[in-house]
Amino acid sequence: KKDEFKQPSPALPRSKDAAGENRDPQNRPKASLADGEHLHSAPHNLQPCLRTQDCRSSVETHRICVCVRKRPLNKLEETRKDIDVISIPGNGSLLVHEPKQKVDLTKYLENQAFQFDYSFDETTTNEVVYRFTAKPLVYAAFEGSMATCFAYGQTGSGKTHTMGGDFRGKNQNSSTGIYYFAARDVFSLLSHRKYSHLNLSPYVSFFEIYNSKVYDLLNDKAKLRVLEDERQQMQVVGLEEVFVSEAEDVIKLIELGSACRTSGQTSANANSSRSHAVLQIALRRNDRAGTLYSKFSLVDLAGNERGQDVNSNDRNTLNETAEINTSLLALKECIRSLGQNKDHIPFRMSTLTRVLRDSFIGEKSKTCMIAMVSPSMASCDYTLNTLRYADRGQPLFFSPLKRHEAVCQYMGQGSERLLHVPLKNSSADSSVNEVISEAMVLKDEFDEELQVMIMFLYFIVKRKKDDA
Ligand SMILES: Nc1ncnc2c1ncn2[C@@H]1O[C@H](COP(=O)(O)OP(=O)(O)OP(=O)(O)O)[C@@H](O)[C@H]1O
Repeated sequence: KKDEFKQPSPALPRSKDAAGENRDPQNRPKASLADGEHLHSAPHNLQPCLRTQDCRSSVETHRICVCVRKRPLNKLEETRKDIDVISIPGNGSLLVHEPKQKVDLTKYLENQAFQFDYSFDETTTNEVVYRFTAKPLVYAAFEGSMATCFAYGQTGSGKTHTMGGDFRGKNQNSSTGIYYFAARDVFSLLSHRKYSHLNLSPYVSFFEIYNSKVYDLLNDKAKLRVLEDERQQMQVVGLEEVFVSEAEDVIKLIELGSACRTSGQTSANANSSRSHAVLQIALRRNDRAGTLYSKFSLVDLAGNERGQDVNSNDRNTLNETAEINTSLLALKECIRSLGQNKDHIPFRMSTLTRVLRDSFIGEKSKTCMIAMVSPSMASCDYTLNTLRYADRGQPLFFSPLKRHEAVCQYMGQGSERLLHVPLKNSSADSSVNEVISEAMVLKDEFDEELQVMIMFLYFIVKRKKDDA
């Protein structure tokens, strides 16, 4: 909860381009103010940049923008005297002070530096995060772009808080989240003189992807199928699309849908979302066919934490975790291809990426990823995982399409130990099952990340066998 967090000093998020170099300050993304917005709602150090910049320029020049948001330490972490290990010095950079130990057992902190388009510190409000991330995409949608904004991160790091607004127990205040801000701005742009002639109407759908299946959150969690139509467009068959006439209608739909989202309990979050939730705002022309003009997808991804849940013996949890990891890795692969402006985007790798195919292909797709991180030392490993995931330059360890090769590939990138130990009996000709069986026997010798990968490969293969 918001008031449970302390508020240390602010830092200014600045931009760099997709290749990682700072842009000319003249070309930096500028945050424009919609009618009725006030500068005083932004932290002091953001104000000069809000006055002089226009956030639309980022969207015009880049297909993908990657940002990080750090949440404040919560009450529990403060009580435990957990240390904040993340600093955000400005200019989009972020430092993780990773605890390490020398051979003589002396403890020290090693700084790991990361660079993103923006890094938001713990004092930044949802509204300011919105202005620099999703708001430019609302403009892009009015220019006809397919736009997507993802919230990614460890359980309890603030994805739902950022997208859906404040939660107090079961009660949600959606008017403080990005979903609502985006809906509000859609309505203000619909009546703007620049766009009113387009004659558009907004429609909202809200669904979740849980264990590779799509469920309609606006229709009693009806299970839906994803099919490719004759124009190679992915369709979620039967998805409820509700016409909305004001932003308050959207709030009602968000609250209706959020209430039935699949959740569970993790050690980091009592009300943890175990599914990916997708809120879509479609702009349709007011013609007889209701032709689709553009679509804005706002995605609250399932938590990316791996170790704890994978060690669980509960079959459901293991399956859930395997599915979550597979889809997040598929998403990363798509985002990496986008970041490199590749022509081929491998969206077929998971239900999540298939459903969001429109966002990944086409000249006019625009994407923003907000990676959420928890500041505490206890979360340091997860934080590093999240930051590495969000860093476009990092290669993927694993491609589900080439499973046994992926294991070898990972080893090549890890250490010599991993390269030589695991696959004594398996070769490139071995079946996936053979590789996995061998890897399972040796799994205790691996580091945690590889163990987790092997576990979920194992479960994918096992499930396929069970299904067969
Ligand atoms: N920036 C923030 N400022 C204040 N409180 C926050 C912030 N981010 C998160 N919180 C609080 O932290 C708790 C966990 O956040 P949230 O439920 O959004 O996490 P999550 O990443 O969606 O987790 P999960 O993946 O388990 O669903 C909530 O009580 C939320 O209100």
